[in-house]
Amino acid sequence: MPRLAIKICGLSTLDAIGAAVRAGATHLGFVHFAESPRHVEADQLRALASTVPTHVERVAVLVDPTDETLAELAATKTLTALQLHGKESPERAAAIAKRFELPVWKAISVKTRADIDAAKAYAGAADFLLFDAKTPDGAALPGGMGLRFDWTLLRGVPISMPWGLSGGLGIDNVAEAIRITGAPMIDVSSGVESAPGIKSVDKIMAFCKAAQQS
Ligand SMILES: O=C(O)c1ccccc1N[C@@H]1O[C@H](COP(=O)(O)O)[C@@H](O)[C@H]1O
Repeated sequence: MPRLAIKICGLSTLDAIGAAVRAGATHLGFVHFAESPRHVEADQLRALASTVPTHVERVAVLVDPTDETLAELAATKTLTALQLHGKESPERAAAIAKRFELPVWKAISVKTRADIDAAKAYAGAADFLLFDAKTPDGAALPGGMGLRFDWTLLRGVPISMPWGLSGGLGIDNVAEAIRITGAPMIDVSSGVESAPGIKSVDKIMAFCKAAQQS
């Protein structure tokens, strides 16, 4: 595993997948949430994820998924992790990990230091924490909106499990985000797009370069 793990999220084309892999992304994300402009159906996810080299992780991004949805995605046999980006409780996260036998990432919506502290409840229930910006009440999506939180909130916070940073990252701020938070893993979606849901090969390359040079 490289010093810094990089996840490019919301992929829906082979071009963008190829660019992310060539640029050194360690994780690729596929959003399965109908309200998202990045939504891919299970069949499309299978077709896309099956082209990804096995050394690159394939993460499905879900929002309060039902067991039926999870079973459909798990049946693609292409995933290496499930990212839960809704209001899943620690108990629900643990039950999903147990039933579907895949590592579970829990997205933690952050606005205040209390949100970060509350993530401790997922110790032993999830395998990985992803700190993302809290989207406003009534927002169309719980993530993927290019919003960032105050990164200094993570300074000096002991986090006892693997974790990463997302929310509003882009080519121009990723180095600063890594410097402030010390994040071992970073995750980007809208920051490498030319329009919502449209990934830019040039931006993916530039983002990975900026992160790797930080
Ligand atoms: O990208 C989406 O459309 C999405 C939909 C529902 C839940 C999460 C989603 N994306 C995740 O949001 C973060 C941050 O995205 P951004 O870089 O601020 O645009 C990222 O982890 C995506 O996985």
